[in-house]
Amino acid sequence: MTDGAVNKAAHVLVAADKFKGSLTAAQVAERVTAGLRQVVPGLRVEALPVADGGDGTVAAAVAAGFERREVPVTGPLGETVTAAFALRGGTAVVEMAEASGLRLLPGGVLAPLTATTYGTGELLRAALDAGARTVVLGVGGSATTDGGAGMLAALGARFLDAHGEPVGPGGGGLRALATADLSGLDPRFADVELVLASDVDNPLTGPQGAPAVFGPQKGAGPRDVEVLDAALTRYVAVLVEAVGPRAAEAAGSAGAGGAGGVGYGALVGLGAVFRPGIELMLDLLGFREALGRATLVITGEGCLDEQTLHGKAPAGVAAAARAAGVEVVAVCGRLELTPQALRRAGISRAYPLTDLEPDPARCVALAGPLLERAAAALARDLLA
Ligand SMILES: Nc1ncnc2c1ncn2[C@@H]1O[C@H](COP(=O)(O)OP(=O)(O)OP(=O)(O)O)[C@@H](O)[C@H]1O
Ligand SMILES: O=C(O)[C@H](O)CO
Repeated sequence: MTDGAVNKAAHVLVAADKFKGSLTAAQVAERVTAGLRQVVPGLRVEALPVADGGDGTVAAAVAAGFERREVPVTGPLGETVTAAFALRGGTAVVEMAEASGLRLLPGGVLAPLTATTYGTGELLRAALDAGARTVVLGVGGSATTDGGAGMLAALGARFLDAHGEPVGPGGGGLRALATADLSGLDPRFADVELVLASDVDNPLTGPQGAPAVFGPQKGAGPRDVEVLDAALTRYVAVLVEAVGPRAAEAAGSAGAGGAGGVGYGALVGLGAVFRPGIELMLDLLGFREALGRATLVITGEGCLDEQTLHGKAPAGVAAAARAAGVEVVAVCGRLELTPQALRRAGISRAYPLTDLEPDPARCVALAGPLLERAAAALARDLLA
Protein backbone atom coordinates (compact mmCIF):
# COMPACT_ATOMS: atom_id res chain seq x y z
CA MET A 1 0.00 0.00 0.00
CA THR A 2 1.16 3.49 -0.74
CA ASP A 3 -0.07 6.80 0.62
CA GLY A 4 -1.80 9.60 -1.27
CA ALA A 5 1.38 11.58 -1.78
CA VAL A 6 3.10 8.65 -3.46
CA ASN A 7 -0.06 8.04 -5.43
CA LYS A 8 0.05 11.55 -6.90
CA ALA A 9 3.58 10.80 -8.02
CA ALA A 10 2.50 7.53 -9.60
CA HIS A 11 3.03 7.18 -13.33
CA VAL A 12 2.00 3.83 -14.70
CA LEU A 13 3.37 2.47 -17.96
CA VAL A 14 1.18 -0.21 -19.55
CA ALA A 15 3.48 -2.16 -21.85
CA ALA A 16 1.66 -5.41 -22.56
CA ASP A 17 1.41 -7.67 -25.61
CA LYS A 18 -1.92 -8.90 -27.01
CA PHE A 19 -3.98 -11.65 -25.40
CA LYS A 20 -4.00 -13.83 -28.49
CA GLY A 21 -7.55 -14.89 -29.29
CA SER A 22 -9.23 -12.22 -27.16
CA LEU A 23 -7.66 -8.73 -27.09
CA THR A 24 -5.16 -6.76 -29.18
CA ALA A 25 -2.28 -5.10 -27.34
CA ALA A 26 -3.98 -1.72 -27.79
CA GLN A 27 -7.22 -3.07 -26.28
CA VAL A 28 -5.28 -4.54 -23.35
CA ALA A 29 -3.79 -1.10 -22.69
CA GLU A 30 -7.24 0.58 -22.92
CA ARG A 31 -8.92 -1.86 -20.55
CA VAL A 32 -6.10 -1.76 -18.03
CA THR A 33 -6.15 2.05 -18.08
CA ALA A 34 -9.91 2.08 -17.53
CA GLY A 35 -9.70 -0.38 -14.62
CA LEU A 36 -6.90 1.53 -12.90
CA ARG A 37 -8.77 4.83 -13.20
CA GLN A 38 -11.93 3.35 -11.70
CA VAL A 39 -9.95 3.07 -8.46
CA VAL A 40 -7.60 6.03 -8.87
CA PRO A 41 -9.36 8.69 -10.97
CA GLY A 42 -6.94 10.93 -12.82
CA LEU A 43 -4.04 8.46 -12.45
CA ARG A 44 -1.24 9.14 -14.90
CA VAL A 45 -1.16 6.18 -17.25
CA GLU A 46 0.91 5.85 -20.41
CA ALA A 47 -0.01 3.13 -22.92
CA LEU A 48 2.72 1.53 -25.00
CA PRO A 49 1.39 -1.62 -26.69
CA VAL A 50 4.33 -3.98 -27.33
CA ALA A 51 5.08 -6.96 -29.56
CA ASP A 52 7.99 -9.35 -29.88
CA GLY A 53 8.33 -9.73 -33.64
CA GLY A 54 5.38 -12.13 -33.99
CA ASP A 55 1.73 -11.23 -34.65
CA GLY A 56 0.91 -7.66 -33.72
CA THR A 57 4.36 -6.25 -34.46
CA VAL A 58 3.14 -3.95 -37.26
CA ALA A 59 0.18 -2.86 -35.10
CA ALA A 60 2.55 -1.93 -32.25
CA ALA A 61 4.76 0.06 -34.65
CA VAL A 62 1.71 1.89 -36.05
CA ALA A 63 0.50 2.68 -32.52
CA ALA A 64 3.96 4.18 -31.90
CA GLY A 65 3.66 6.50 -34.91
CA PHE A 66 4.73 4.49 -37.96
CA GLU A 67 2.66 4.77 -41.14
CA ARG A 68 0.69 1.67 -42.19
CA ARG A 69 1.14 0.55 -45.82
CA GLU A 70 -0.82 -2.29 -47.42
CA VAL A 71 0.12 -4.50 -50.39
CA PRO A 72 -1.34 -7.64 -51.97
CA VAL A 73 0.97 -10.65 -51.54
CA THR A 74 0.87 -14.43 -51.85
CA GLY A 75 -0.66 -16.04 -48.75
CA PRO A 76 0.63 -19.23 -47.12
CA LEU A 77 -1.27 -21.48 -49.54
CA GLY A 78 -0.90 -19.38 -52.70
CA GLU A 79 -4.07 -17.28 -52.41
CA THR A 80 -3.76 -13.49 -52.51
CA VAL A 81 -3.87 -11.72 -49.14
CA THR A 82 -3.53 -8.07 -48.15
CA ALA A 83 -0.51 -7.60 -45.94
CA ALA A 84 0.61 -4.51 -44.05
CA PHE A 85 4.03 -3.22 -43.15
CA ALA A 86 4.95 -0.12 -41.15
CA LEU A 87 7.17 2.71 -42.36
CA ARG A 88 8.76 5.71 -40.65
CA GLY A 89 11.50 7.63 -42.42
CA GLY A 90 13.80 5.04 -43.95
CA THR A 91 12.84 2.33 -41.46
CA ALA A 92 10.29 -0.38 -42.22
CA VAL A 93 8.82 -2.96 -39.87
CA VAL A 94 7.85 -6.07 -41.79
CA GLU A 95 5.90 -8.75 -39.91
CA MET A 96 6.13 -12.10 -41.62
CA ALA A 97 2.86 -13.24 -40.04
CA GLU A 98 1.10 -10.56 -42.14
CA ALA A 99 1.98 -12.56 -45.28
CA SER A 100 2.64 -16.10 -44.07
CA GLY A 101 0.95 -16.27 -40.67
CA LEU A 102 -0.99 -19.10 -39.13
CA ARG A 103 -4.01 -16.79 -38.87
CA LEU A 104 -4.14 -16.50 -42.69
CA LEU A 105 -4.72 -20.17 -43.49
CA PRO A 106 -7.98 -20.46 -45.42
CA GLY A 107 -10.64 -21.92 -43.13
CA GLY A 108 -7.99 -22.30 -40.42
CA VAL A 109 -6.94 -25.63 -41.97
CA LEU A 110 -3.29 -26.26 -41.09
CA ALA A 111 -0.78 -27.07 -43.84
CA PRO A 112 2.51 -28.03 -42.15
CA LEU A 113 4.21 -29.38 -45.29
CA THR A 114 3.01 -26.98 -48.00
CA ALA A 115 2.61 -23.53 -46.40
CA THR A 116 5.07 -21.11 -48.02
CA THR A 117 6.83 -17.89 -47.04
CA TYR A 118 6.76 -16.58 -50.62
CA GLY A 119 4.53 -13.67 -49.57
CA THR A 120 7.04 -12.61 -46.91
CA GLY A 121 9.58 -12.11 -49.70
CA GLU A 122 7.06 -10.03 -51.64
CA LEU A 123 6.37 -7.95 -48.55
CA LEU A 124 10.09 -7.31 -48.05
CA ARG A 125 10.37 -6.22 -51.66
CA ALA A 126 7.45 -3.82 -51.20
CA ALA A 127 9.23 -2.30 -48.18
CA LEU A 128 12.38 -1.71 -50.24
CA ASP A 129 10.29 -0.28 -53.10
CA ALA A 130 8.80 2.16 -50.57
CA GLY A 131 12.29 3.44 -49.82
CA ALA A 132 13.20 1.52 -46.66
CA ARG A 133 16.92 1.25 -46.00
CA THR A 134 16.64 -0.30 -42.56
CA VAL A 135 14.21 -3.18 -42.36
CA VAL A 136 13.14 -4.93 -39.19
CA LEU A 137 11.84 -8.36 -40.12
CA GLY A 138 9.60 -9.56 -37.32
CA VAL A 139 9.27 -13.32 -37.34
CA GLY A 140 6.89 -15.54 -35.42
CA GLY A 141 3.29 -16.69 -35.57
CA SER A 142 3.94 -18.42 -38.90
CA ALA A 143 2.05 -21.17 -40.70
CA THR A 144 5.27 -22.31 -42.37
CA THR A 145 8.32 -24.54 -41.95
CA ASP A 146 10.14 -23.90 -45.22
CA GLY A 147 13.42 -22.44 -43.94
CA GLY A 148 12.52 -19.18 -45.65
CA ALA A 149 13.02 -20.80 -49.07
CA GLY A 150 9.74 -19.34 -50.36
CA MET A 151 10.78 -15.87 -49.16
CA LEU A 152 14.16 -16.16 -50.92
CA ALA A 153 12.49 -17.49 -54.10
CA ALA A 154 10.23 -14.42 -54.21
CA LEU A 155 13.36 -12.27 -54.01
CA GLY A 156 15.12 -14.01 -56.91
CA ALA A 157 16.71 -17.21 -55.54
CA ARG A 158 16.16 -20.52 -57.34
CA PHE A 159 15.57 -23.86 -55.64
CA LEU A 160 15.60 -26.77 -58.10
CA ASP A 161 15.07 -30.53 -58.00
CA ALA A 162 17.26 -33.17 -59.70
CA HIS A 163 15.48 -32.48 -63.04
CA GLY A 164 16.20 -28.75 -62.85
CA GLU A 165 12.57 -27.93 -62.02
CA PRO A 166 11.57 -25.57 -59.19
CA VAL A 167 10.71 -27.56 -56.05
CA GLY A 168 7.15 -27.49 -54.71
CA PRO A 169 6.02 -25.01 -52.03
CA GLY A 170 6.63 -25.36 -48.31
CA GLY A 171 9.04 -27.43 -46.24
CA GLY A 172 7.68 -30.56 -47.90
CA GLY A 173 8.93 -29.29 -51.27
CA LEU A 174 12.49 -29.15 -49.95
CA ARG A 175 12.59 -32.95 -49.76
CA ALA A 176 13.31 -32.93 -53.49
CA LEU A 177 15.85 -30.07 -53.40
CA ALA A 178 19.02 -30.78 -55.40
CA THR A 179 20.55 -27.37 -56.16
CA ALA A 180 20.15 -23.77 -55.06
CA ASP A 181 21.23 -20.56 -56.76
CA LEU A 182 21.18 -17.37 -54.72
CA SER A 183 22.96 -15.24 -57.32
CA GLY A 184 19.71 -13.68 -58.56
CA LEU A 185 18.69 -12.32 -55.15
CA ASP A 186 17.56 -8.69 -55.09
CA PRO A 187 20.89 -6.78 -55.02
CA ARG A 188 19.42 -4.00 -52.86
CA PHE A 189 19.85 -6.20 -49.79
CA ALA A 190 23.61 -5.58 -50.01
CA ASP A 191 22.95 -1.97 -48.93
CA VAL A 192 20.00 -2.53 -46.62
CA GLU A 193 20.36 -3.06 -42.89
CA LEU A 194 18.12 -6.06 -42.24
CA VAL A 195 17.50 -6.86 -38.59
CA LEU A 196 15.89 -10.16 -37.74
CA ALA A 197 13.57 -9.61 -34.79
CA SER A 198 12.75 -13.14 -33.74
CA ASP A 199 10.28 -14.17 -31.07
CA VAL A 200 12.42 -17.24 -30.28
CA ASP A 201 16.10 -18.17 -30.16
CA ASN A 202 15.83 -21.77 -31.41
CA PRO A 203 18.17 -23.29 -34.02
CA LEU A 204 16.87 -24.49 -37.39
CA THR A 205 16.87 -28.27 -36.87
CA GLY A 206 17.29 -30.94 -34.19
CA PRO A 207 15.46 -31.49 -30.91
CA GLN A 208 15.20 -27.74 -30.23
CA GLY A 209 14.73 -26.87 -33.90
CA ALA A 210 11.81 -25.32 -35.75
CA PRO A 211 10.03 -28.53 -36.85
CA ALA A 212 10.28 -30.27 -33.45
CA VAL A 213 9.31 -27.30 -31.29
CA PHE A 214 6.94 -25.24 -33.48
CA GLY A 215 5.85 -27.80 -36.12
CA PRO A 216 3.08 -29.24 -33.93
CA GLN A 217 1.33 -25.84 -33.54
CA LYS A 218 1.22 -25.72 -37.36
CA GLY A 219 -0.37 -29.15 -37.61
CA ALA A 220 2.74 -31.33 -37.95
CA GLY A 221 2.34 -34.80 -36.46
CA PRO A 222 5.44 -36.79 -35.36
CA ARG A 223 6.02 -38.15 -38.88
CA ASP A 224 5.69 -34.66 -40.44
CA VAL A 225 8.20 -33.33 -37.91
CA GLU A 226 10.71 -35.99 -39.07
CA VAL A 227 10.03 -35.19 -42.72
CA LEU A 228 10.44 -31.44 -42.16
CA ASP A 229 13.59 -31.87 -40.09
CA ALA A 230 15.14 -34.04 -42.83
CA ALA A 231 14.02 -31.59 -45.55
CA LEU A 232 15.56 -28.63 -43.73
CA THR A 233 18.76 -30.61 -43.12
CA ARG A 234 18.92 -31.22 -46.87
CA TYR A 235 18.24 -27.52 -47.53
CA VAL A 236 21.23 -26.58 -45.35
CA ALA A 237 23.50 -29.05 -47.17
CA VAL A 238 22.42 -27.67 -50.55
CA LEU A 239 22.95 -24.09 -49.38
CA VAL A 240 26.45 -25.03 -48.17
CA GLU A 241 27.16 -26.13 -51.75
CA ALA A 242 25.78 -22.81 -53.00
CA VAL A 243 27.30 -20.28 -50.58
CA GLY A 244 29.85 -22.16 -48.46
CA PRO A 245 30.19 -23.22 -44.81
CA ARG A 246 28.48 -20.11 -43.40
CA ALA A 247 25.19 -21.76 -44.41
CA ALA A 248 25.92 -24.60 -41.98
CA GLU A 249 27.04 -22.24 -39.20
CA ALA A 250 23.88 -20.13 -39.51
CA ALA A 251 21.66 -23.19 -38.97
CA GLY A 252 22.83 -23.42 -35.36
CA SER A 253 22.70 -19.73 -34.57
CA ALA A 254 20.06 -18.05 -32.41
CA GLY A 255 16.92 -17.14 -34.31
CA ALA A 256 17.55 -19.50 -37.24
CA GLY A 257 14.53 -21.54 -36.11
CA GLY A 258 12.20 -18.54 -35.89
CA ALA A 259 9.02 -18.82 -37.97
CA GLY A 260 9.83 -22.23 -39.44
CA GLY A 261 13.30 -21.13 -40.50
CA VAL A 262 12.53 -17.71 -42.00
CA GLY A 263 15.21 -16.55 -39.59
CA TYR A 264 17.68 -18.92 -41.23
CA GLY A 265 16.74 -17.82 -44.74
CA ALA A 266 17.19 -14.17 -43.77
CA LEU A 267 20.56 -14.82 -42.09
CA VAL A 268 22.01 -16.83 -44.99
CA GLY A 269 20.36 -15.22 -47.99
CA LEU A 270 19.76 -11.61 -47.01
CA GLY A 271 22.63 -10.82 -44.64
CA ALA A 272 20.31 -10.26 -41.68
CA VAL A 273 21.61 -9.66 -38.17
CA PHE A 274 19.71 -11.35 -35.33
CA ARG A 275 18.33 -9.48 -32.32
CA PRO A 276 15.76 -10.71 -29.79
CA GLY A 277 12.52 -9.28 -31.16
CA ILE A 278 11.31 -7.72 -27.96
CA GLU A 279 14.60 -5.88 -27.33
CA LEU A 280 14.54 -4.43 -30.80
CA MET A 281 10.87 -3.50 -30.58
CA LEU A 282 11.33 -1.80 -27.21
CA ASP A 283 13.97 0.43 -28.81
CA LEU A 284 11.82 1.16 -31.82
CA LEU A 285 8.69 1.92 -29.77
CA GLY A 286 10.41 4.39 -27.44
CA PHE A 287 10.02 2.12 -24.39
CA ARG A 288 13.21 3.22 -22.67
CA GLU A 289 12.18 6.89 -22.65
CA ALA A 290 8.74 5.96 -21.32
CA LEU A 291 10.37 3.81 -18.63
CA GLY A 292 12.31 6.82 -17.44
CA ARG A 293 8.97 8.46 -16.48
CA ALA A 294 7.36 5.37 -14.91
CA THR A 295 6.97 4.40 -11.26
CA LEU A 296 5.18 1.12 -12.07
CA VAL A 297 5.14 -1.02 -15.22
CA ILE A 298 2.25 -3.31 -16.11
CA THR A 299 3.09 -5.93 -18.72
CA GLY A 300 1.33 -9.11 -19.83
CA GLU A 301 0.12 -11.44 -22.58
CA GLY A 302 -2.58 -14.06 -23.11
CA CYS A 303 -0.76 -16.83 -21.32
CA LEU A 304 2.24 -16.39 -19.04
CA ASP A 305 4.07 -19.69 -19.39
CA GLU A 306 7.50 -21.24 -19.96
CA GLN A 307 7.61 -19.75 -23.48
CA THR A 308 7.18 -16.30 -21.95
CA LEU A 309 10.54 -16.70 -20.25
CA HIS A 310 12.26 -17.42 -23.59
CA GLY A 311 12.27 -13.97 -25.12
CA LYS A 312 8.54 -13.15 -25.22
CA ALA A 313 7.40 -9.58 -24.68
CA PRO A 314 6.65 -9.62 -20.91
CA ALA A 315 10.06 -11.12 -20.13
CA GLY A 316 11.79 -8.43 -22.19
CA VAL A 317 9.74 -5.63 -20.63
CA ALA A 318 10.40 -6.98 -17.14
CA ALA A 319 14.14 -7.35 -17.73
CA ALA A 320 14.43 -3.77 -18.96
CA ALA A 321 12.26 -2.36 -16.16
CA ARG A 322 14.08 -4.29 -13.47
CA ALA A 323 17.41 -3.03 -14.78
CA ALA A 324 16.00 0.49 -14.35
CA GLY A 325 14.74 -0.30 -10.83
CA VAL A 326 11.03 0.05 -11.68
CA GLU A 327 8.53 -2.48 -10.26
CA VAL A 328 6.77 -4.73 -12.79
CA VAL A 329 3.46 -6.55 -12.39
CA ALA A 330 1.56 -8.49 -15.05
CA VAL A 331 -1.94 -9.10 -16.31
CA CYS A 332 -2.76 -12.22 -18.32
CA GLY A 333 -5.57 -14.51 -19.42
CA ARG A 334 -4.00 -17.62 -17.93
CA LEU A 335 -1.05 -18.00 -15.57
CA GLU A 336 1.12 -21.10 -15.83
CA LEU A 337 4.19 -19.89 -13.97
CA THR A 338 4.89 -20.25 -10.26
CA PRO A 339 5.30 -17.10 -8.18
CA GLN A 340 9.02 -17.97 -7.96
CA ALA A 341 9.39 -18.24 -11.75
CA LEU A 342 7.54 -14.95 -12.15
CA ARG A 343 9.85 -13.24 -9.69
CA ARG A 344 12.92 -14.67 -11.42
CA ALA A 345 11.63 -13.04 -14.61
CA GLY A 346 11.37 -9.73 -12.73
CA ILE A 347 7.56 -9.74 -12.33
CA SER A 348 6.51 -9.26 -8.72
CA ARG A 349 2.91 -10.38 -9.16
CA ALA A 350 0.41 -11.46 -11.85
CA TYR A 351 -3.35 -10.93 -12.18
CA PRO A 352 -4.84 -13.72 -14.34
CA LEU A 353 -8.38 -13.37 -15.66
CA THR A 354 -9.05 -17.01 -14.85
CA ASP A 355 -8.96 -16.04 -11.15
CA LEU A 356 -12.07 -13.94 -11.83
CA GLU A 357 -13.79 -16.30 -14.28
CA PRO A 358 -12.72 -19.95 -14.22
CA ASP A 359 -14.73 -20.94 -17.31
CA PRO A 360 -12.21 -20.62 -20.21
CA ALA A 361 -14.79 -19.77 -22.90
CA ARG A 362 -16.40 -17.03 -20.78
CA CYS A 363 -12.96 -15.77 -19.86
CA VAL A 364 -12.19 -15.20 -23.55
CA ALA A 365 -15.64 -13.85 -24.44
CA LEU A 366 -15.63 -11.39 -21.51
CA ALA A 367 -11.91 -10.60 -21.65
CA GLY A 368 -12.38 -6.81 -21.83
CA PRO A 369 -14.60 -6.30 -18.76
CA LEU A 370 -12.67 -8.95 -16.81
CA LEU A 371 -9.40 -7.19 -17.54
CA GLU A 372 -10.86 -3.93 -16.22
CA ARG A 373 -11.76 -5.76 -13.00
CA ALA A 374 -8.28 -7.29 -12.75
CA ALA A 375 -6.70 -3.86 -13.27
CA ALA A 376 -8.97 -2.38 -10.59
CA ALA A 377 -7.82 -5.08 -8.16
CA LEU A 378 -4.23 -4.32 -9.09
CA ALA A 379 -4.82 -0.62 -8.43
CA ARG A 380 -6.35 -1.38 -5.02
CA ASP A 381 -3.30 -3.52 -4.12
CA LEU A 382 -0.61 -1.18 -5.39
CA LEU A 383 -1.91 2.33 -6.00
CA ALA A 384 -4.89 3.14 -3.77
N1 LIG B 1 -9.19 -13.82 -22.12
C1 LIG B 1 -8.45 -14.91 -21.92
N2 LIG B 1 -8.70 -15.71 -20.88
C2 LIG B 1 -7.97 -16.82 -20.65
N3 LIG B 1 -6.98 -17.21 -21.45
C3 LIG B 1 -6.69 -16.44 -22.51
C4 LIG B 1 -7.41 -15.26 -22.80
N4 LIG B 1 -6.91 -14.72 -23.93
C5 LIG B 1 -5.91 -15.52 -24.33
N5 LIG B 1 -5.78 -16.56 -23.47
C6 LIG B 1 -4.83 -17.68 -23.52
O1 LIG B 1 -3.61 -17.23 -24.04
C7 LIG B 1 -3.24 -18.01 -25.18
C8 LIG B 1 -2.47 -17.13 -26.14
O2 LIG B 1 -1.27 -16.78 -25.53
P1 LIG B 1 -0.45 -15.48 -25.90
O3 LIG B 1 -1.34 -14.32 -26.07
O4 LIG B 1 0.60 -15.40 -24.84
O5 LIG B 1 0.15 -15.80 -27.32
P2 LIG B 1 1.25 -16.87 -27.76
O6 LIG B 1 0.56 -18.07 -28.27
O7 LIG B 1 2.26 -17.06 -26.67
O8 LIG B 1 1.85 -16.17 -29.00
P3 LIG B 1 2.81 -14.91 -29.17
O9 LIG B 1 4.18 -15.46 -29.19
O10 LIG B 1 2.41 -14.36 -30.48
O11 LIG B 1 2.61 -13.97 -28.01
C9 LIG B 1 -4.54 -18.51 -25.73
O12 LIG B 1 -4.35 -19.72 -26.41
C10 LIG B 1 -5.35 -18.73 -24.46
O13 LIG B 1 -5.04 -19.97 -23.89
O1 LIG C 1 6.23 -18.95 -36.14
C1 LIG C 1 6.77 -19.76 -35.39
O2 LIG C 1 7.26 -20.82 -35.78
C2 LIG C 1 6.88 -19.45 -33.91
O3 LIG C 1 6.20 -18.26 -33.56
C3 LIG C 1 8.36 -19.34 -33.55
O4 LIG C 1 8.99 -18.36 -34.29
